[in-house]
Formats: sequence, structure tokens, C-alpha cells
Amino acid sequence: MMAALSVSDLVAGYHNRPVLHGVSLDIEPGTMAALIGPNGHGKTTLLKTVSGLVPARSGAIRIFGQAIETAMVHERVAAGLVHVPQGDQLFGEMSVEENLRMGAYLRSASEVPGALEEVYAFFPRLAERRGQSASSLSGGERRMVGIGRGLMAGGKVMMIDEPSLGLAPLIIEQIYEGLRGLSRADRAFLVVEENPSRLIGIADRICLMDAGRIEWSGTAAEVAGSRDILETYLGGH
Ligand SMILES: Nc1ncnc2c1ncn2[C@@H]1O[C@H](COP(=O)(O)OP(=O)(O)OP(=O)(O)O)[C@@H](O)[C@H]1O
Repeated sequence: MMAALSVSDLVAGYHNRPVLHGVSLDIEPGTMAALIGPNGHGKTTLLKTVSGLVPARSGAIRIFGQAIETAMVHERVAAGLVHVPQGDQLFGEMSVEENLRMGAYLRSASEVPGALEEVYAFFPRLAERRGQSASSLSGGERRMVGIGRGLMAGGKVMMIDEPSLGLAPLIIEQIYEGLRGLSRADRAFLVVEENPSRLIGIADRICLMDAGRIEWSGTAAEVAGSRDILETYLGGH
């Protein structure tokens, strides 16, 4: 089967600091992969390199077979790639719905109402607050708008950087349930998560990143059952 996202031997970094030392990973359509690992080992840099915010020095990135490693950011979005960054970067003065509509800037006007319906169906709280300014939302609601705005782009591969960051356990559950519900045969997710136990029953595969490489990958239950992995990489979480 053709991978939704395929990364091979990706090398990238900042100025004279290499961060990714040959990352390879494939995500199948219809699945969710989670990227875990110690802080500062390149998870965010991987997402930024795939979305084109950090240039790749070498290696290949493909979306459903289409090579994008030298494409401009907007061309990657047009190819179906969505990146929901840490901190959401919402427009605080604009309403929930206006923020959501911003995500659909590359789509035709006729597709927007259906896309909005989909977001509101999965995050009903946003439907209730559609006219409220983004700056007045709670942290969890903001995260939902960030993810919803990504969905509005109609992406086939959604990368979400730490959807659970700073949120209460109940809200984290709602966010992950929303994501699970958004799973479709023609869509794939890559999420960064610091706590692998949250991903049991949610992520299809866990990829462990260490020192700029994918060191290991397997199911969430395999991670939870592996003392070595938990103790070596995750400080016994
Ligand atoms: N703009 C930048 N310029 C220079 N170095 C950077 C820049 N952004 C990140 N780095 C460095 O690159 C390395 C990897 O950072 P990255 O944010 O990818 O890690 P991470 O695994 O996502 O960690 P975290 O979970 O803490 O976000 C770190 O050493 C970081 O200091």
C-alpha cells in the first residue's frame, strides 16, 4: 500500500547545528502514528522539516507518492499536508468561525460549509462558541480551534505538535477522542505526544525519536509493556 506520508533518510537542522540525522518513517492511510521521545531530540524539527519551515539538507518526503522535499510551504499544503504547530497561533481578535475559515484559504468557497460542519460535528463546543473571540477561549477550546483550522484545509496528512500540552486530563481525552473520530481511510495523523500511556487504544503506532533518529517503533501496548523503553527514554513515565 502507498504510504500517506513517507519520510526517508531525512537530514535537517539549524545553521550549523544538525538535528535530524537520517529520519525514516512511513504512515499508512487511515492510521494515527505518534512521535514520542525525550525533549529536544528533534520531534518539532521533524514536523517543521516535513511542512517546509526548516529546509531538508537531504532525504525524501512523499505525500501519497508525491515528492515534496523541495516544494514551497503552500505547495505542500496543496498536496494535502497540514501542520498544527505548538501554541496554535490563532488570531485572538477574530471569532472561532473566522479562525476556522482561515484554514480553508486554498479551498473553493463551495467546500467551506461542509468542512465547517465536519469540524463542528467533532468539536460541538466550537459550534456553541462560533461567534466568540479566540482570545476568550479556554486552553482546550483553543487547541480544538487549532486542530479544526487544520481540518478546514482538507488535509490528507495532519501533523499535530503536542495536542495535549498544558491541558487537563479530561480535555486531553476529548481532544484524542475527536481525533480518533476524524480518522478516515484517506487521512493519516502524526501527533507528537510526551506521554505514551495516553495513546493506548488511540495511536496505531508509536515511533520513538532519540538523538535525531527513529530508534524504535511499535504499538502503544508494546511501549507500555517495555520497561527498558520507558526507563531509558521516558524517565519511567
Ligand atoms: N530555531 C532554532 N534555531 C536553532 N536551534 C533550534 C531551533 N529550534 C530548535 N532548535 C534546537 O534543535 C533541537 C531539537 O529541537 P526540537 O524542538 O525539534 O525538539 P523536540 O524533540 O520537539 O523537543 P520538545 O519536546 O522539547 O519540543 C534542540 O536542541 C533545540 O534547541
